[in-house]
Amino acid sequence: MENQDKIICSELFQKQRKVEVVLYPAVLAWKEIEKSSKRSSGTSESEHGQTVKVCEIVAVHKTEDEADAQPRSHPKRINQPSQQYPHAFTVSYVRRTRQHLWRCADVTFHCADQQICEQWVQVINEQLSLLTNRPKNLLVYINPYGGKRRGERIYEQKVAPVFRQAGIFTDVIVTERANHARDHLKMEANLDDYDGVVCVGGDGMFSEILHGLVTRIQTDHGVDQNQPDAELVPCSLRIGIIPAGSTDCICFATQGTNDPVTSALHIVVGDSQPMDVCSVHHNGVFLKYSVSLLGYGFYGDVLTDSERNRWLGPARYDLSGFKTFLSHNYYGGTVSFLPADDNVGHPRDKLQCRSGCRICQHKHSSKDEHDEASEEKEKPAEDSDRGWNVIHGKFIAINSASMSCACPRSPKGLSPSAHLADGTTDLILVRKCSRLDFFRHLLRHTNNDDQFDHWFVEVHRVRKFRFEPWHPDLAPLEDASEHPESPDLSPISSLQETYDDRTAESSWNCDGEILHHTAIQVSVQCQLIRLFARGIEEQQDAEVAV
Ligand SMILES: Nc1ncnc2c1ncn2[C@@H]1O[C@H](COP(=O)(O)OP(=O)(O)OP(=O)(O)O)[C@@H](O)[C@H]1O
Ligand SMILES: CCCCCCCCCCCCC/C=C/[C@@H](O)[C@H](CO)NC(=O)CCCCC
Ligand SMILES: [Ca+2]
Repeated sequence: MENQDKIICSELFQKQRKVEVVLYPAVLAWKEIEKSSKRSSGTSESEHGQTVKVCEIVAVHKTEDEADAQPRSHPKRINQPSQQYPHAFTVSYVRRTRQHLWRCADVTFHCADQQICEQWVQVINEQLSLLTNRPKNLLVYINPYGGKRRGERIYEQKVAPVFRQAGIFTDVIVTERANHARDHLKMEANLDDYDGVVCVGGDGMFSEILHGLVTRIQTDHGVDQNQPDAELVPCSLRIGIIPAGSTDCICFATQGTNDPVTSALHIVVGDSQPMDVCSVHHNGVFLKYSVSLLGYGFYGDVLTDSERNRWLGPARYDLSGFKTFLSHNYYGGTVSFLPADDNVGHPRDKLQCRSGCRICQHKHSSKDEHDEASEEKEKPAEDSDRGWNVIHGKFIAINSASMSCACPRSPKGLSPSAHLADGTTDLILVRKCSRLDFFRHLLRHTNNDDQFDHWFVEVHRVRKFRFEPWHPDLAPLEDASEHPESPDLSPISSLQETYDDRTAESSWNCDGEILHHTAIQVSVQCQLIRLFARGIEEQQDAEVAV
């Protein structure tokens, strides 16, 4: 960096070492300039300095406390140069540790002159105030009953201190009932007062915030959500997720971890990650929005069963997952879908969505043009089925993953190459197969093998899809698509005795909530919302340059 780029440069003292500290417009850098005579290692002067991006500085403050201001020195070293530096300031910044975890680290610089110390604090604060994407006022909703019921404690102990340090003002609402947050956002909250909404809870709580916010914005703009083809108005407020739920899939899939402090820091630095939202309708009536999983069959049944065991907390999904696996139900139905354009890749192309994803960015820049073109294509009534594919069959699971759905149970997720903001969802059809085959498929969600590489699994990247369960009277006696060489070798046949695949219906799991209709129409709304996140960082990007 050239000399003229320097905003301020001083010789200061850090941990008994003399350092040259320089603030550039985007970077704070410091480097040792004099070997400390008392350093036991006796190593030569450090060639490399340290740098912190200004956009990743959380706060700077004058170090008032005497104990902090005086560099900790051994009593024998009382007359060291450190004594000449009684003033100090501390810079708190984002430090990346393992596995996408962020922590707040401090570095304290000491100086002889009070004015220089104050000037540094002022100049860094001026640079921080230029970062206009940082939130100043947040509306926080805490679900005290999500996950292991630790929402309030997590917020008070781990998140509020970070917000305070960054000078963020908050209005906090601890919810008193289900849908409290949704209704407050829909009807009461004065959204103009805030730069964002923070959700402390799990995927279900996030769903409340999503519905409250999206519905409010549509109402304010006179958009009718019941029209499946209505052009929805994107939300200007970003949503932050402090994970305190059972699956925390949305947090995990957008940050690479479900850690409250990491989430708080992504909010403080003002990250922005656009995200697709699926709208779900039944016969032209709006039902729900979904951002992660829409699952019929296996995941619908897991959820239905798990709701009876809510008291078990996160373990309810393991128990219900096991029971549902044993019951090995399958369901007849017709799936129709409108495939996505080729330029958004394919669910099996192994191009994972990462921070700054090119596919999502390309989609954003071509969004308007694309939407106009596709509407043209869909307008004529007689052509409304043009481009649609139709599949009839018996399915163990029908899953639509608008994002990878990575979570601690399955770190690569249901569809590892799904994109957060490409305007598509990955439609995964798992046909009737043996229990052993289905087990192999499930197991592949937890290792590196390709879960789509089975004869009974197919996956399509789509913009819209519909599902119709088979009407009992119309259901074909045999499904021609079944694999002839794969008999169910299961010993657990007694569980099937009362099961009639001609009448059986499952339910849809919509981001962890049961839908009350089985015949649905789903349409992906490209980048309808934004989160305080940046997508999962590539590992090499994750290290601070030193
Ligand atoms: N005060 C409250 N009392 C009861 N239920 C609430 C309250 N506040 C929110 N809820 C509801 O609790 C449900 C579950 O919450 P949440 O998503 O936070 O946790 P979870 O179900 O354990 O996690 P996950 O959704 O990740 O599986 C949500 O559907 C939400 O509507
Ligand atoms: C032999 C071992 C096999 C293990 C297989 C594990 C496969 C796990 C895939 C997990 C996919 C989670 C998708 C996320 C869905 C969330 O919107 C929803 C709400 O939180 N969670 C569930 O429905 C909870 C779903 C829980 C499923 C178990
Ligand atoms: Ca998507």
